[in-house]
Amino acid sequence: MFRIESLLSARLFVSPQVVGERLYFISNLSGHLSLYAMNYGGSVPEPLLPPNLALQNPHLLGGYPFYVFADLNKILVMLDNDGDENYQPMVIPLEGGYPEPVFTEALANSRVHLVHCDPRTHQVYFSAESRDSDLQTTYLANLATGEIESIAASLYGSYPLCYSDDHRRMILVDSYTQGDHVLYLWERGGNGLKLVYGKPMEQRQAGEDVPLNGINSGVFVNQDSGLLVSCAVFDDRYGPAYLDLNQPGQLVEMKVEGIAHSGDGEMVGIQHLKDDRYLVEYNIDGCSWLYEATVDFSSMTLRLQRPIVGNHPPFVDGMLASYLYDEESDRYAVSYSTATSPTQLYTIEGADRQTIVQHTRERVLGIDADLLSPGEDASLISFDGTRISARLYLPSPFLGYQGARPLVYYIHGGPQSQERPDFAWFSMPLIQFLTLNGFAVFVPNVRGSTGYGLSYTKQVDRDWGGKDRLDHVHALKVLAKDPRVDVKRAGVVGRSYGGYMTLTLAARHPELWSAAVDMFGPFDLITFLERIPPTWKPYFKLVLGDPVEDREFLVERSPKTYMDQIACPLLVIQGKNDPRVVEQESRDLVEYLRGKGKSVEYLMFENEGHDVLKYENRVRCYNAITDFFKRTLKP
Ligand SMILES: CSCC[C@H](NC=O)C(=O)N[C@@H](CC(C)C)C(=O)N[C@@H](Cc1ccccc1)C(=O)O
Repeated sequence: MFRIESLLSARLFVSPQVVGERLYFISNLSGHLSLYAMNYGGSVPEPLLPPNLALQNPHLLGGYPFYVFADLNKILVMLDNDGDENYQPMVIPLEGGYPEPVFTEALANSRVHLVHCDPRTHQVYFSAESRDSDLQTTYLANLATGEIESIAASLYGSYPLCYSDDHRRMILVDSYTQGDHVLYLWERGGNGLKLVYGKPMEQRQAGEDVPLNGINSGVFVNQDSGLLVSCAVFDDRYGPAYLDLNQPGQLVEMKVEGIAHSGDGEMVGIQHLKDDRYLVEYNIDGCSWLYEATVDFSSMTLRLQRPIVGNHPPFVDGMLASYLYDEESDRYAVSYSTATSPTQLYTIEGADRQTIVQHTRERVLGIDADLLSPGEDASLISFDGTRISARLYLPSPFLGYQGARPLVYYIHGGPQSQERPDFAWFSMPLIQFLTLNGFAVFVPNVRGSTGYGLSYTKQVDRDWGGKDRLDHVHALKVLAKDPRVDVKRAGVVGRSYGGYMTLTLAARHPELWSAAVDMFGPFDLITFLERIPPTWKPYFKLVLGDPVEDREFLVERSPKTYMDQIACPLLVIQGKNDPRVVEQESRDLVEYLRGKGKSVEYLMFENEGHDVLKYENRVRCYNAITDFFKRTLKP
């Protein structure tokens, strides 16, 4: 018998920052996420925060979870309360201590994200979501002096994309929906914001089709007179382009030389390293590739050098959970995992980047690596000819299971997100535990997912539960032809949007499922939209609909409308402090089903938010899901 404790013995090591001879990182060594430091080269990790405080999962955070300012003897750390996502900036001494709030006068009533940090000048950029209005504000603050300045506010982000080295210029982005962005230049002493790319909402006609740009990163170049961006204007899979700030609205395409990868994927972004060097990240078939690069503006060419992550061990077939370049020592600190190996901390260094130092030795306890499942490509052509990327995780042949395996169908959230070979995310230990217990686990990235170009991602806007639902239904038909899988014993599970889709599929296609597990998925799209934080409402109005104007559509797409038809047992999992899909949403579902005499179990965690992060809760949660599928699907 396998125990989930074996998989969870592999602790998380993420968000590393190397500073001098010290490595700072986030880990769940104590059972919940916290901040630690150890000596470069190895020492017992030292806790830097009191044991009662838990950090959020960096994947969910948006921005840095912490940043070390060694010369100030300070660490800035973003803290919430057990997953409520009301992040506040706090400061602790370099050696650790009890966190003291900073910049409270400006930020106390906001959910704050730490977007950029400049260790040289001690300047930091915050994006603050108001907790009682729909405005998001960018602040520029100085950690040495305690000064903080409000730069700009908007309904759509006013998000600080990048800043000039002297901090006298920054680019602010309003993001209406995925890929539909408007860029403004802010200048110290200037006269307000200057529009440099895109068409602002207030200039659009009702129903006007505005071309998408997909600008997802930017760097000031050429003495701050231009911007090097990655965008989807010239290539749907994103690529580099140049914007002369004196010629607003005119992006110039750039060539890319030196690509070493093949496969389907996207350019994730470009950042400046030092002098004339840049760092370019790609996501290819879900796996991370990192290249150092130079730029030739005379020929408009981005020249990639040999990959530093992507094609050589240990950085193959996996994903970077996080990475940070340290300019002073010219080193990278990275956290990397694969589908079968947990997150490890590494540094990448040396002039040719050939020196890779592994700082952790995490492993799954007592389970041989060949008993885990690496998964196989299971991409398919959907009902309308669209290619859907997917992976199928089958039990290792060494486990000795015989016959067709019952199916667990796992649906990721977002919906504009992607299931990747990421051991740091909730799903991967679950997938492995399920295969160890004899299940086949199918993991699709249906239309609407990121990672396959902007137009693929856009297909779910204003169509929640539409064509993406039909992709899932079609995938079941394709799986039915695989003799290794028994689709007559199929269960579905998903978190958040994946939970919404789980409820939708279980209620609208009851003939397909023998069991369903909903993790904090919206049940009624109208109450869901009424309950989200106010700063999310402008975005959700565009991407999903308005609770008043689009009522009919939202009712048609709500799982609630079809819930009477559900024919399989349901397990509902929820965190009490979740601000995205609030606990009442899941309670409404459970009470509705109990009122109808349907079979429903409810697992609610008092000290979790939009995730399940604490050790005891994770043990309970993974066991509850797996036991539920064992009872209902009988592997
Ligand atoms: C400003 S709105 C952003 C919505 C956000 N989308 C990011 O992917 C989100 O939280 N989506 C939820 C669903 C929604 C509340 C109905 C969601 O599905 N979350 C997923 C995906 C996710 C993955 C990583 C980081 C954030 C979200 C989940 O938590 O599994």
